[in-house]
Amino acid sequence: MKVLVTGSNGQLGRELQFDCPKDLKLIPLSRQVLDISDKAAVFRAVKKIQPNVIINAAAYTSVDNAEDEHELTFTTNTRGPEILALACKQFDIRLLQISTDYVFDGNKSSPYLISDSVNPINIYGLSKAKAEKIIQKILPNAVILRTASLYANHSKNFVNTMLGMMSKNDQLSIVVDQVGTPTWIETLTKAVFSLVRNESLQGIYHCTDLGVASWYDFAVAIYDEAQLSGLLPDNEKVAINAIASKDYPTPAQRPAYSVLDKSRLQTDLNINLKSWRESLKLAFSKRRERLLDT
Ligand SMILES: NC(=O)C1=CN([C@@H]2O[C@H](COP(=O)(O)OP(=O)(O)OC[C@H]3O[C@@H](n4cnc5c(N)ncnc54)[C@H](OP(=O)(O)O)[C@@H]3O)[C@@H](O)[C@H]2O)C=CC1
Ligand SMILES: Cc1cn([C@H]2C[C@H](O)[C@@H](COP(=O)(O)OP(=O)(O)O[C@H]3O[C@@H](C)C(=O)[C@@H](O)[C@H]3O)O2)c(=O)[nH]c1=O
Repeated sequence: MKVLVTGSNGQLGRELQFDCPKDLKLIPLSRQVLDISDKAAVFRAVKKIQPNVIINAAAYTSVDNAEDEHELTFTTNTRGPEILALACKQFDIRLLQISTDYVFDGNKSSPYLISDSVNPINIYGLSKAKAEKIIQKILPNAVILRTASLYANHSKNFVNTMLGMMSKNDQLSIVVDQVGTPTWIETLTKAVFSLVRNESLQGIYHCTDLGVASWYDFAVAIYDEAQLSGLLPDNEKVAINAIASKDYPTPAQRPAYSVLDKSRLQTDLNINLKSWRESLKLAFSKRRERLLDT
């Protein structure tokens, strides 16, 4: 099966290349090779490659900058997916769109169901929510896979930001009133490849690790696990202070609660999800092994 991946130099795009099962033929296209907002280029590439599935891992993911960069955000996150859906419709290709917990407003206090209405509270979330709607209209058999707070051992993400800050500062202040579920990239890539293989599946899926954590909880766990696994020296003492979002003003507002209900993914794919803390331990042990190898 031929699988085209857009945005292949990003966090997810890179990991899909590392984790791809041998029997799938992955064709990774970076932004430099294929700009998903260039309709002619997309149609040309899709016609030439004739993939069975397209995984759209391309996106504008800078949540705060999106508040100022409306045009680029909507061109990348809404128009790009629309063009991909149009090309998939014309050439009879399956589309797997990656979406986000930030399509929700965060006003619930129990996990968001796939049937819950979206109501984004920032521009990034709005651009992704619009893409979901447009894709489902053009291509009813598309898969929309929502995930949250992704981290890999490479690329820019909260874990790498925290490790960098912890090695330079003795005090950190992290918001405690925004809760969700951190998700190791390998949890997501497993679900993606399983959805690719299960060709009859369509519609919305939620995929994160299990459990609930505030960004503060996550930062504390990153610190503790980094020390236990030797990624931060024992004598690197960092005080992590829990603060309210109002004391960490950012251009974009973020949902206060964005835990996703994963039951459809667990049932349809028979996937055993791990707790976010267990995944963090695994991610750090892999990181440590690689450091020792080099
Ligand atoms: N990161 C997270 O915490 C979460 C991410 N998601 C979603 O997961 C998906 C993958 O995110 P992630 O890998 O973390 O994001 P990254 O920002 O790491 O990667 C996105 C990639 O898309 C590329 N890109 C940007 N614009 C275009 C374009 N017009 N055409 C083609 N490629 C483009 C970027 O290229 P360049 O590097 O050159 O800018 C980058 O390589 C996205 O859909 C995102 O919305 C969902 C929930 C959480
Ligand atoms: C660096 C830092 C951040 N924070 C806060 C800011 C913010 O509320 C929260 C998370 O910060 P980030 O900017 O890393 O995370 P953010 O970019 O909001 O992460 C989101 O990215 C997009 C792409 C998604 O789709 C979402 O699922 C989600 O993962 O932590 C602190 O409180 N203290 C700090 O020192």
